[in-house]
Amino acid sequence: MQFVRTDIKDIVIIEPKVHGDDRGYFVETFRADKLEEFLGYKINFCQDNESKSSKGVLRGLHYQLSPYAQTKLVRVIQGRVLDVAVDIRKGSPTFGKYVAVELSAENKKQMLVPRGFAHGFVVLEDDTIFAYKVDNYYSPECDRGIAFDDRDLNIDWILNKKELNLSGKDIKQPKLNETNDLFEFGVNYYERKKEI
Ligand SMILES: Cc1cn([C@H]2C[C@H](O)[C@@H](COP(=O)(O)OP(=O)(O)O[C@H]3O[C@H](C)C(=O)[C@H](O)[C@H]3O)O2)c(=O)[nH]c1=O
Repeated sequence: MQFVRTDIKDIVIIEPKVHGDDRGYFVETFRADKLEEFLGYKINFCQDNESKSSKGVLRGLHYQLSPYAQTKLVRVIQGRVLDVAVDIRKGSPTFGKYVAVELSAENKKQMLVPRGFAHGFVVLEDDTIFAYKVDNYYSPECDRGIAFDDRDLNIDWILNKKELNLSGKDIKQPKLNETNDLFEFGVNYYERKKEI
């Protein structure tokens, strides 16, 4: 299992080892010990999610506010996506910057998206199944979003706007400079106790 830093050092690409043989393949898709050894801290994932989408679907850019901010460990079981994580930590040297990586059933790459980032993906093949771990439970009250087409972010989603299929909520999201629902850089969101 390889861990690769990206241009935003807190966003990590994980490349599991594929053991192929004449039956097919075997992959360890998650190892808590190896992840903790690489990161230097433990992430207590508590919920697994899965979504299926057709080509052109764009989910995101979403995040949850503290005390329900989520780390996400995302991968594609079937199909292909362009996965995007945006730094929304005020004061961060990479504030408003993003990392975009193609994740697919074929390349088996995963992306670790820490708390403090907005996350989204555009689906590049029909019947794509997206699966991910989160380290905080779903909280509709803390659910927030950023406009996928925010010109300041200038994300290249590969597909053109006419090919995109958005949910209603993703059409109405604020631009990064229109929302106060952001994170502070330098705060350790992994040690904060749950607020009442
Ligand atoms: C996220 C979530 C949703 N739901 C319910 C709420 C809705 O009835 C339905 C669809 O939810 P939503 O439209 O928010 O699903 P996505 O657009 O895939 O949202 C996700 O997409 C982007 C890419 C993310 O990074 C987040 O994990 C998440 O926001 O599932 C749950 O019951 N539990 C959950 O954890």
